[in-house]
Amino acid sequence: MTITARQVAADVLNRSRSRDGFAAELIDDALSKVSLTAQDRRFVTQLVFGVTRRAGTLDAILKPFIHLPFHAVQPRVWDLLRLGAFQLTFLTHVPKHAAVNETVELAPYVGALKAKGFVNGVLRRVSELVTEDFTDKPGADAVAFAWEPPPPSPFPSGEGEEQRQPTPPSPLPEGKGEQARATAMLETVSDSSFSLFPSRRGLQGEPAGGSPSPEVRGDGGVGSSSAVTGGKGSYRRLARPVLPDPVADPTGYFAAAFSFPQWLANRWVERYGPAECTRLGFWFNAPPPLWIRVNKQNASRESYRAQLAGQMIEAEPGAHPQSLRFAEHHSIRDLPGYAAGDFAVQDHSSMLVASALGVEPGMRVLDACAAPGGKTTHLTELMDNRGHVTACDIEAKRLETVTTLCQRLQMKDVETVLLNEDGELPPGPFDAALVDVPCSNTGVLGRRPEVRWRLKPNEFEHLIRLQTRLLILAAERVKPGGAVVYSTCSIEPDENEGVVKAVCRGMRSLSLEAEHSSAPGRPSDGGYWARLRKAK
Ligand SMILES: C[S@@+](CC[C@H](N)C(=O)[O-])C[C@H]1O[C@@H](n2cnc3c(N)ncnc32)[C@H](O)[C@@H]1O
Repeated sequence: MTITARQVAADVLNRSRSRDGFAAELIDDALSKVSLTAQDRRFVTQLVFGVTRRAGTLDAILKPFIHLPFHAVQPRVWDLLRLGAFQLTFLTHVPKHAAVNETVELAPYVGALKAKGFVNGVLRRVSELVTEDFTDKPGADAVAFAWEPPPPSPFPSGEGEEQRQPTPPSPLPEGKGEQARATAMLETVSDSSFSLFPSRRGLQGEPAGGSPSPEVRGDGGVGSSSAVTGGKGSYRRLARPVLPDPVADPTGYFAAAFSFPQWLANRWVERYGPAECTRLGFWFNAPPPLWIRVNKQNASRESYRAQLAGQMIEAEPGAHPQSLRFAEHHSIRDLPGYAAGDFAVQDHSSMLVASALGVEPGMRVLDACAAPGGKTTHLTELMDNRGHVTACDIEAKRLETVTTLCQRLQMKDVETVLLNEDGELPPGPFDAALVDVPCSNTGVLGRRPEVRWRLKPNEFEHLIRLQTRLLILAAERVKPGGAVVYSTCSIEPDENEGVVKAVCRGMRSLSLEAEHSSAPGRPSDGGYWARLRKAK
């Protein structure tokens, strides 16, 4: 029996809801077992990522038409309602009748034949609610749709305002060996990707099916993934107000229209204000761009960029001297020089971290939380492949990817150390240490659509205790005069400056030398690093 993209998406949403792994790895797993066209594979990814990201908004749109308590609707039926509402609200390339009918037809597939009429009734009401009007103004009758990039500059390149091109995520290779697929998947993730919810298989990744087709407007569409710096947000009008009023209740509106849990909306609106939250909301609801770090042992950024240009592949240099950002999605393994190790996939903000440590050839460096190895390999590159890195982690499977990545990038002198449960680090002493701690991931919510729903406010206390402990343990192993870089992919000050200040207060031999916060979307992932110096 042939299976459809919507059926695969419904199955993945079901597994994801039961926390059976991350959406990206579940998609990859599901797609490896079915035969779908490339376009359908992309559609699966778009549906799963979109429904997961936008679940809060979809529920706000659906609830006025459901006169039953939440728990009276079977979870798989709720998934279908979200799937249908997502297509109706955020996918302009899916005709409304197809969004309703095809979704209703999924009811027997998910074992809910009797719910067909219910799903049909609710989705028809949603289809009447969602209008064809778009506005640049938020309102109780307007859901956050997509960020519209600024119009093309009238100036030739280099003379006018910087033009930002949208960059959907890269698809994974298809039909390759499992290890290769796993490695490529891990490599497509921001290196600071460990979250509160590690998979038992240790794999977390980017969308497996790649980005949606370019004509798609809206969630996951090309127009929505441009860096949210120029341009303006567009909102899709509803036939009547069903969301909180943005003026009277800015946090309620942000939570519902941009799809964030209320506790996070409260935190962010209080910290950043509604305008910055709007920017963050659009950024985190769009597919993140693909960045690579050119391996400076193999090629200069310009020579690699010229190689890309020779294959008609467009990539812009970023502020980090090794960084390139792609204008379109690409299969990573099909980019020139993949097997030869000419580049590593790494987000721009992650590249800043290893560079902040100021390593030199010949140094012995501790990488306390190393897997999957994005920063380990950067450290060895920065030491011209003439240093020694002790790369530690508590996850065996993830640690294997450090070795695989070192092999592909031809990085020498990296020793991996699997830490036991208590996480005791090797004694050292080391010339320098990097502590890229597990964190809440609030700087990378666009890459990890489920994290905003799985993260709970009471988890910060545990995380901060772990982060503090790891920083102290690493700092103790650094020689007098040596540097320690502490980093996260969080934008929460208590995981960033808060930890650093507390450790500096407790360890008098440490002083803060420099720190940097990357704001999400400027130009890419959110995150933080601080360099501490040990007294001589
Ligand atoms: C943010 S990720 C590191 C990313 C990595 N530095 C890179 O750039 O590819 C955090 C890592 O910390 C590891 N970890 C969690 N608890 C740890 C502990 N107690 N000691 C060492 N590593 C730990 C996780 O397994 C995860 O791989």
